[in-house]
Amino acid sequence: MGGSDAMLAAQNITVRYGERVALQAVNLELTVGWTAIVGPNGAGKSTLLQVLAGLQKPDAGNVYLGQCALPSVSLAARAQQMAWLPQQGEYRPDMSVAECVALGRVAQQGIWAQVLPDDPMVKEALQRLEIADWRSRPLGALSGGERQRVFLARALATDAPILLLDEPTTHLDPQHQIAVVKLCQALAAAGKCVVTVLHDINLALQADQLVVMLDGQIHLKAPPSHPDLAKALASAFAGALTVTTNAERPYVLPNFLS
Ligand SMILES: Nc1ncnc2c1ncn2[C@@H]1O[C@H](COP(=O)(O)OP(=O)(O)OP(=O)(O)O)[C@@H](O)[C@H]1O
Repeated sequence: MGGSDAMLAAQNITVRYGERVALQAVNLELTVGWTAIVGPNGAGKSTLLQVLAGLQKPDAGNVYLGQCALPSVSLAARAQQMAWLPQQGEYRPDMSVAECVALGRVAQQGIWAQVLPDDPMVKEALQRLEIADWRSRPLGALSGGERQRVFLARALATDAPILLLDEPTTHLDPQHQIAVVKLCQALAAAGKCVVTVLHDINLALQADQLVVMLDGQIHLKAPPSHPDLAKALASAFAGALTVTTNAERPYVLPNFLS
């Protein structure tokens, strides 16, 4: 994108599924920091993340990886630049935790490289997700939350500057949800561009900026302290939430409590 310092950008992205418009002329520039995308079911969050990752071709508009239009970037270069956590990760049940996390290194080293479960980045990723003790366990023998932490470690092991994480806290208990929040904050502080789709608004409110999506469009892009955020969240979620702003960071409560 001429003159922009965005690491990743969507420009006028439209995606249609037949009559259904999933994204309508969406513009979004992403750079260092943690961006949390929120919005109701069907708002277009996952579609936007997939388009940004190059996993889905838009019907109109362009994605830019740095200054380059994404279609002109080789698959190998895309994999080096962007780590991807899918909403529903597929896996081979007999693959070990260490082998799965080591797959994250393949993106950096090329598909011809030998997968090395002892690679230092693999070790670091296993440690950061506190799963080093499970390295020999098969994925099929893990709980949903345990497997989610393995998939997160695989994304981390890529050491890519951009992380696109679709619902990284799915299946996680509150303790591990908070660990993911701290991980996203640490990655952002270390200069990464972290983009998460999140359904838990209180977790999303810990990000540097929120993107509130509604009906395939960006309703508001703003930091948690922005004065219009409470209104945007209330309208996106049809009044289901009350936003409390008299705190260092705003937080939400479901309206059955009020
Ligand atoms: N393969 C598909 N075929 C037809 N319509 C689709 C397809 N994938 C998504 N859609 C539609 O596109 C819209 C956006 O879907 P998307 O998955 O991006 O929403 P989302 O905001 O991620 O929702 P959720 O919070 O439920 O995960 C929805 O209306 C959905 O029904």
